[in-house]
Amino acid sequence: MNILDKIIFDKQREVVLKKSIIPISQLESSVFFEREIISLSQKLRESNSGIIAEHKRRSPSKSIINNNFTVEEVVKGYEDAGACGISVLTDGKYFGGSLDDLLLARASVNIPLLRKEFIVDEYQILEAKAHGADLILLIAAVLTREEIKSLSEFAKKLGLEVLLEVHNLEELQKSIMPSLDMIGVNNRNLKTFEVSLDYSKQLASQIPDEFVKVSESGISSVEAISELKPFGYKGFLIGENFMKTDNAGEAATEFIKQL
Ligand SMILES: O=P(O)(O)OC[C@@H](O)[C@@H](O)c1c[nH]c2ccccc12
Repeated sequence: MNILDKIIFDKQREVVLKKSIIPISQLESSVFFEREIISLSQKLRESNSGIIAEHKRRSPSKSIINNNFTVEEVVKGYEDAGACGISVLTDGKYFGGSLDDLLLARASVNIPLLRKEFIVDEYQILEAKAHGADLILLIAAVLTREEIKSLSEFAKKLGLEVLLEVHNLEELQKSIMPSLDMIGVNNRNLKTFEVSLDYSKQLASQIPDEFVKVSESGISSVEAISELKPFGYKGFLIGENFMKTDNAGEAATEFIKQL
């Protein structure tokens, strides 16, 4: 079993357990069901920098990135730096995140928040909404076209935006549908952890213009962004490069200043 299969296997069991503890009606009673979302796709279209900064303590490929910050410090720092949006990892077992992180982030900033999660069930989309997210991630590598369709349509019904993540042409071709807002190319192969910006470059021309193009992972320099912009990318998802420093917000500020 590769790591991605393991994560999904665990996630499916986690969702079954959580459903048995917290009923949907409880999620739906969250104040955030009344809240209107802030559109990340619109912010990215209008922005010159396009940075989506990520809160990430650790990952399967890096056992410790940073554990010394509070969520508030990091996300406030990102917002002050001028990030267009923030991605908050909520997976506990592999990334050390939680839905509480998302809630704390929501209480701290007024820019779009992405629930960064391995979504396999509508229940997790309700959780995202209930904890203040503006958009969700769907990963084409672990979902069928039918699943992408039903999950993305469910998210849209709740008023959330959808970022669909692909890593190759096959995943992209099976996924294109009107219920998506943004398409992200992950430069990291989630099965092998190999990273190359060439994935973004190669797939760019195949992404229809109506979707905002986002390049994800392994971005560690402003040069990388200047290389990707001519391919039509408007969004750049950066985690480790900021989180590995001793002041993520300051690192983001310095980075965005140079763009
Ligand atoms: O830390 P990086 O290399 O800047 O990458 C951020 C983000 O793209 C990465 O965390 C990510 C992209 N797709 C994912 C799916 C699940 C978990 C994590 C991810």
